[in-house]
Amino acid sequence: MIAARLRSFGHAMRGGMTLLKTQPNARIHLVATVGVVVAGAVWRISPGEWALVAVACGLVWMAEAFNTALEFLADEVSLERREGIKRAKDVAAFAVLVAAGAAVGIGAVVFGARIVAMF
Ligand SMILES: Nc1ncnc2c1ncn2[C@@H]1O[C@H](COP(=O)(O)OP(=O)(O)OP(=O)(O)O)[C@@H](O)[C@H]1O
Repeated sequence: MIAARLRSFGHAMRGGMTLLKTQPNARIHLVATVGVVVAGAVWRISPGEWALVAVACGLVWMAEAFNTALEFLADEVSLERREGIKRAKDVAAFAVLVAAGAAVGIGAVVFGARIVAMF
C-alpha cells in the first residue's frame, strides 16, 4: 500500500523532471517561482499573501503540465497537420495564458506597491 503510493509519487516526480527537461517555459516558471519565493521572504509578506502566491504559482505549473501532457499525447496520435490537434493544442496553450495572466495580476497585487516603493 505505502509502496504503491511511493511509486505513484515517483511517477509524478519523473513527470516534473520531464516537464523541466523538455519545456523551456517550465524552466522560466521555475526561475519565476524561486524569484517570487525569495521576494516574499525578503519582504516578509503576510500568510494571506503567501496563500495567494502559492495559488498563483500552482495554477501556472498545473496549466503548463496539462498543456505539455496534451502536446505529448497529441504528437503520439499524429505528427501530421490536423485541425483537431491544432484546436486542442491552441486551447491548452490558452489555459497557460489565462493562468499566467492571473499570476501576473496576483503578483501586481502582492508586490506592486512594494516594488514601486523601492523607486
Ligand atoms: N499536429 C498538428 N496539427 C496542426 N497544428 C499543430 C500540430 N502540432 C502543433 N500545431 C500548432 O502549433 C502550435 C504549437 O504546437 P507545439 O506542439 O509546437 O507546441 P509548443 O511550441 O511547445 O507550444 P507551447 O509553447 O504552447 O508549449 C499549436 O498550438 C498548434 O497551433
